[in-house]
Amino acid sequence: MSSVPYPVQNLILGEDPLSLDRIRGILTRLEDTIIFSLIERAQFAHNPKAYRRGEFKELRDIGFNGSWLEWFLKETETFHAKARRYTSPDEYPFTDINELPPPILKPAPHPPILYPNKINVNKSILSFYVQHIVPRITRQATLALSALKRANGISGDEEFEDDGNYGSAAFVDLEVLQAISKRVHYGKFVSESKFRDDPAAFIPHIQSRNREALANLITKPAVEQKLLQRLRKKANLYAINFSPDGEPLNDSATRKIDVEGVVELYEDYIIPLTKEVEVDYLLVRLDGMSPEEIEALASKPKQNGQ
Ligand SMILES: O=C(O)C(=O)C[C@]1(C(=O)O)C=C[C@@H](O)C=C1
Repeated sequence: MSSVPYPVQNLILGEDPLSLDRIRGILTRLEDTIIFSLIERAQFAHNPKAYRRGEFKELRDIGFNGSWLEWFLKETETFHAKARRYTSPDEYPFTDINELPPPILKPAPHPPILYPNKINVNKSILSFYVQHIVPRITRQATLALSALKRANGISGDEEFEDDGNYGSAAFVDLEVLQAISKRVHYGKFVSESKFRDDPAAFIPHIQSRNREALANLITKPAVEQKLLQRLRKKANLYAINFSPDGEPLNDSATRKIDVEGVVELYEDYIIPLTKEVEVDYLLVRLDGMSPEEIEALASKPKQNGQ
């Protein structure tokens, strides 16, 4: 009998949700989502106005004092919260959960996979995205826009960075942010998997709050190196434009995105933040457990050693 395919991210139907191979498979798929959504965002100019708080009078008039993007996030996440998106252990809102409505459906029957925790690093993701990622990936679009505006006699620095596509750009911002957030918070699954594989190795460092030792235990340099190699190849490939008859235009001037920018984003931000989440998660992994329960865990033999 042939096996029935199912979505790899389906936490209800899937195989062992804590298999490290399966989790790494999900991280690999999320690379595609992140690269493609960055490519989508790169077609619009920077639009700095959309990221400044209180900039739009129309929003202030309806009592919202955040930025255009924060408003867009809140409105979208309000709807997604009703559809029980944030009851899933791999989905985290950017809006404060207390400002979102309860789900209309009962929570889906997710098996308890993660240890109870309140870790959510979306604030840091949003701030880094606005300050560093958007200006970098929109540089080409902003330059093209500036040239066009200059040719039409328009002047003024701010003008050159603004194409007025606030709604379209924010829609893609949301996609990039959600994909990065999901990727980074998957660090919790990675950590749970590594912890269960060898609890005795982690317990003393959790008890002594030794972040550095925990970071060393979860770091796998060979995995990171392979990831960055793969990412550069993927970004190079996905960045190619095609002529109308389907011939690849394989020169750097027509690239859809700054490939090195994508690699640096992973190397300097996404991987380090994923590791931070892994360590944060480990630090709460024994909370509320009795000394006997911890002792029983500590005496479990090491398993696969992935
Ligand atoms: O795959 C793992 O083991 C992870 O912990 C994930 C990850 C990553 O962010 O991609 C983070 C730390 C490791 O050094 C390798 C990779």
